[in-house]
Amino acid sequence: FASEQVQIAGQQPLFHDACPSESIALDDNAIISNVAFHSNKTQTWQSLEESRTSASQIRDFPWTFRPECFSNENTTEPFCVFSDQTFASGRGIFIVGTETLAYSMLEKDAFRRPEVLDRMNKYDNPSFEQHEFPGKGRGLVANKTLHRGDQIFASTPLLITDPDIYQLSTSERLALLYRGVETLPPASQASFWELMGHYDGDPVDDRINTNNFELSINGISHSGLFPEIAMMNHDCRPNAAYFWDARTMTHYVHALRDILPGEEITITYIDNEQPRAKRMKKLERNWGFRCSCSSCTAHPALTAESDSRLHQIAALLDMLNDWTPASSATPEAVELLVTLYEQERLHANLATAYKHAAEVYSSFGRKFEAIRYARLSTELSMLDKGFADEDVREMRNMSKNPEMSWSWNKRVGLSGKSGCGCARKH
Ligand SMILES: C[S@@+](CC[C@H](N)C(=O)[O-])C[C@H]1O[C@@H](n2cnc3c(N)ncnc32)[C@H](O)[C@@H]1O
Repeated sequence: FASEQVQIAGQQPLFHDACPSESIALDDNAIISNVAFHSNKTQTWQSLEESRTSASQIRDFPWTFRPECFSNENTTEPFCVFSDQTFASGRGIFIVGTETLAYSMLEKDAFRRPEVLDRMNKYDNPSFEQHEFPGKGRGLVANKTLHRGDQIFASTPLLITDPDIYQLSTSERLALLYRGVETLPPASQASFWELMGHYDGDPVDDRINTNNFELSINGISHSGLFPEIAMMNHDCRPNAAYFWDARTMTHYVHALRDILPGEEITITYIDNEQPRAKRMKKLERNWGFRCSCSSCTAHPALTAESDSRLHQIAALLDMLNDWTPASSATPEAVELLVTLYEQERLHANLATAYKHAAEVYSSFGRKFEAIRYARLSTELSMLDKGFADEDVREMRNMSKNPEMSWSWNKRVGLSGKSGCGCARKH
């Protein structure tokens, strides 16, 4: 599910500390011969000013500081901190990861064509205000009516980390993260330290683990921090959705439905199609709070009804994902799926229900219903999965020409299918 693909990352799993690092010899021909490899002794690192000076003396060097690195027998490549203070018009960014990751980021439009970021990180006239909620800390409240599709955020990350940095020992990993924070421009450093933590761990770790989002970069999951977006609290039935656009290195947040002034703007941190008990457990474990959203705190009779609907949604999805001749998928089944998602107020997930509906109608050769649902799916998928997502492309094509889609007429003539007497081959 989309919410699972790009969910807020929460506390990272705890990895065993890697073996202590050893310093490794620099290869004269290494691509980055301008990084510094260390054993576990940060006192050998250059001061920031020395590091800035040495980076500026290297021709065409893309980083503001000379990267510091650790490597040990568990790592295939050293892990380093790469920092660019000029990124996104001076907002800055640092990457803790391998050289391969950092240099692949330089290939993105966000670095190569900085003008793509002209519309990002604009916080002068926000559509929300920060508010203190008892038991939740800060949150964002709409200060005007927002309509479905209205943009709330388009933000670049202050930091990106490779999940494999847990191959380093805790002290090495933290040394790289602290160094990274120090390399940010002062305003960005301040935003980082204003973030909240939720457990008594290391202050940098706690802030990252409480506020980071999972981002897919080159098909691999990383984590990124967007301090403004991190002010949004969780709701199991959120009114806003987010997605990561790797090309522009931008995290977008949009309204999923109309939001009235005074309403809290919320996102989900988890997969909301899980039953209430599982949702609450995960939120408590990863973010340290007992969920008090309306869906979790309703009368037990109502939460049981909600869980039952979620259970039926799962069964219907299994049925609709069956494309064998034995499948009992029908238009009536997919209409029920759509209604159940609506009843559950799972607005983002409706994008998937609409996609199923478009495909089911297409599979029975019902062109105009297929187009209707493909249009609905495209609109919502763009807000939850991203403008360039494969589902968006597929639904956009279906909305223009269902007869050309892979599902067209696929179920016409299958025995036992009701509701489709009108199916015709075109
Ligand atoms: C990403 S931060 C959200 C912003 C945070 N409220 C703040 O003041 O900075 C996540 C933390 O906010 C709190 N939080 C988020 N959603 C919540 C909710 N629905 N109920 C209670 N606490 C919540 C939890 O402490 C969680 O660890």
